[in-house]
Amino acid sequence: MIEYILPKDRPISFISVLDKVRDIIAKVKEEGDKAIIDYTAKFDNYLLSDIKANQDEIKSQASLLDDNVRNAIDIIYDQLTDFHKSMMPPNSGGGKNGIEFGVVWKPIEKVGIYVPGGIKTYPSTLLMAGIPAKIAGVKEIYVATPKEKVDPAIAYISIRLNIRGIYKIGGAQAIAALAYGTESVKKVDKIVGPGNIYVQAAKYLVSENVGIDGIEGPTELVVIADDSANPENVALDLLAQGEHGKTSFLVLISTSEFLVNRIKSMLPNEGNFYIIKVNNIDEAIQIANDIAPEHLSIATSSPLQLLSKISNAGAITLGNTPPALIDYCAGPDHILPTNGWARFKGGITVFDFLKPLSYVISEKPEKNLIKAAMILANYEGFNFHSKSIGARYE
Ligand SMILES: NC(=O)c1ccc[n+]([C@@H]2O[C@H](COP(=O)([O-])OP(=O)(O)OC[C@H]3O[C@@H](n4cnc5c(N)ncnc54)[C@H](O)[C@@H]3O)[C@@H](O)[C@H]2O)c1
Ligand SMILES: N[C@H](CO)Cc1c[nH]c[nH+]1
Ligand SMILES: [Zn+2]
Repeated sequence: MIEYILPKDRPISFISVLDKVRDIIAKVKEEGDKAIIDYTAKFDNYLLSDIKANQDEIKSQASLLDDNVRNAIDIIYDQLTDFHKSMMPPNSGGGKNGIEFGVVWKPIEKVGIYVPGGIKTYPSTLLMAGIPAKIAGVKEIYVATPKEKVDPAIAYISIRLNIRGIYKIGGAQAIAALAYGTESVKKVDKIVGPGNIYVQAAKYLVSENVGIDGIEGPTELVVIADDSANPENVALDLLAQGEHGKTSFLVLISTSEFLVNRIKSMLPNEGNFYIIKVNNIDEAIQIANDIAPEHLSIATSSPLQLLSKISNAGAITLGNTPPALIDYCAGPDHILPTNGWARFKGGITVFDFLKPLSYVISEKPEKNLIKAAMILANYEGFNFHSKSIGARYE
């Protein structure tokens, strides 16, 4: 359905299923593999004999991959690798007042990647999470994806990424298994990846005990368009992000009456489409910043001039560039924050897989600095803190 007034919150949110998902997590914690097998039968309609795919299955599934698709994956693999390598931070350091300080970046040891698989199959998502994880140096990467047989493209990418295990499970039960471990599933240090509201609710709940990359739920696209935009292309972009399911949140904000009417006639009756007619581009930008969408497309005559005015968006495509280019091959990640989380975070990068370990060493720090530390420690009532510093340097 097309609406003309924006809702206060996202029309579909993981918050609505927290109670149900809490129960699923508790059962997986209690019953391990048995619970996963039961939930997979209930929600995914297949009976698991082995939760973890064995090497023979992975190899034989990968060998089924069409050459064309394998070549496409290889091309995209290189493109994403360049982008993510360019983000790798160097170890850094310096010194002041007789103190030497620095940061050593260390990879997270064990990471679980959730690859969605309910409505569609998402090998592209495995590239988007696995490549930055590998570049960051993560040694043990595990994948969970709800398919009875491993998808050939996922099998091929897993071999390239040296994935340690593919678990043929999905939903909240897969997230619980990765967070707490079961007989068959390895407990990881951090879980990353997009998915529906059940998956994101589970990530949110297990974040009490395990790292998560954020909330990357049902797809969102906001398009800001003026009368220079091509209505057919804008409609295609909205329809494209609608392919992720009925839960996608799709918004057109436009200054052009003509564009609004043209695009309206090209949208289906099903789905969460919103069309907002505004008087000027500044109004459009204000609305987009308030929404803080996952994908933002600026289809206007001078899009680069507007870039500095955008404060909240997961990823931005400018001018005639389709958001689907980010979904597949541009370089920046398609695992992007939803539910307004773009107000405080961006898409996945190597930083999601790295920890800054900071260090200091000092034989002869400046007296003034030492005195300042002791005064502040005493002010806070931490007398032994003060003494432990004074004992060395006073
Ligand atoms: N934000 C991003 O970065 C991003 C990227 C890619 C995809 N996505 C989103 O990921 C989502 C993928 O969703 P999907 O459903 O196709 O696959 P999915 O793998 O996320 O979810 C499928 C799982 O949901 C569970 N499930 C389904 N119905 C349930 C119910 N009634 N109760 C409990 N569990 C249930 C099942 O266990 C199933 O395995 C889409 O919404 C898409 O827009 C987001
Ligand atoms: N648009 C999705 C992010 O919301 C990413 C994706 C994967 N495949 C196709 N699209
Ligand atoms: Zn997409």
